[in-house]
Amino acid sequence: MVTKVKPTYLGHTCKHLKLLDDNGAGGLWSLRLAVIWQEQCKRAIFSFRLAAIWQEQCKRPIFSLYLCARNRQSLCTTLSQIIVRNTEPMGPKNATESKGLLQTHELYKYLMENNVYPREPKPLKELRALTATYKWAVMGTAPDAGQLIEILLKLIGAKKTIEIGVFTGYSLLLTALAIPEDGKIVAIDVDRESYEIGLPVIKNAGVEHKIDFIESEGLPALDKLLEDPENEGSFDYAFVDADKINYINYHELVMKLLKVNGIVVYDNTLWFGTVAQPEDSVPEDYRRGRSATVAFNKALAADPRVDISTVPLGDGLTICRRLY
Ligand SMILES: C[S@@+](CC[C@H](N)C(=O)[O-])C[C@H]1O[C@@H](n2cnc3c(N)ncnc32)[C@H](O)[C@@H]1O
Repeated sequence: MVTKVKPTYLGHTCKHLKLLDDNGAGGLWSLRLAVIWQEQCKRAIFSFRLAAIWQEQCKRPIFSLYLCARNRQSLCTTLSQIIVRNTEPMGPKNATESKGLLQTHELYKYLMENNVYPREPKPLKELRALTATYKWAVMGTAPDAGQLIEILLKLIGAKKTIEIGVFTGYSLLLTALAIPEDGKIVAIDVDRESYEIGLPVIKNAGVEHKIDFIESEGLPALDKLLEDPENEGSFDYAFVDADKINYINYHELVMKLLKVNGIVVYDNTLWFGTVAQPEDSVPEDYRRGRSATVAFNKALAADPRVDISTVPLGDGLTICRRLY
């Protein structure tokens, strides 16, 4: 069963929204929500993590809801009104169940305000603020994910790195700040214009010299890098955040470019939570990305060349270490 909440529900608080499953069980549930503002049609899609699946193991339903806001004003109103709490006792019921971290907007806000923003370097804050005024600002790498990436880069002492999918440069700048003075980033994106939005901040931060920006589609740019035998097995780190449909193809090329023990991080591997939702409950626009992501996650899990860990930060990050 998929429960769809029509726009007419806007303005109600979810405290009054009782969701019932086919088996008659009900209750209010913690929702993880991703809000995607659609500039073209001036509405937002709220993609909740809850899907309409009865979970036999833990005897509870997971629901999927979609809310549409007609404008930014009603989006903000709705966001401030949605306070849905899990009426179940806290904590997992068994060892296979999620510990339930970050299932509420409040907890996410707490994490950002207390752990992430206070430690976010000033240039990254500036770039985030600058990007927020642009269309598709939501594409920027999430700062909490960025914090983990920064630690990874420093732990492995990354010097030679690649990034596919630059946009205005949040992840690029955080990489440039984390690697040493003589470190390098080959940064690939089809869209130079977005890169140029963030470029003044990158220049001010004094790290532009580490960046070699290539305006190109990702796959041919990686093929070109591989034409030089010196590049094979030479990169310490790669970040893939573009062209989700081709992640599987990027992976094959990145495996050739990375050193043994090198790290590749793939962004958006939980695809707004839709990977766990039945396909027909996922908005049309997200279905292609969802099936590519589901297939990619499956392929990674079966790939003996890498250690993997998927971290539910941002939109999901999968970290892989090349083993051989
Ligand atoms: C999600 S954004 C990247 C966000 C970026 N990592 C950040 O932190 O702001 C995806 C970017 O990938 C680029 N892109 C999309 N398809 C691409 C492709 N086939 N090859 C290279 N870049 C592509 C887009 O132009 C966009 O800037």
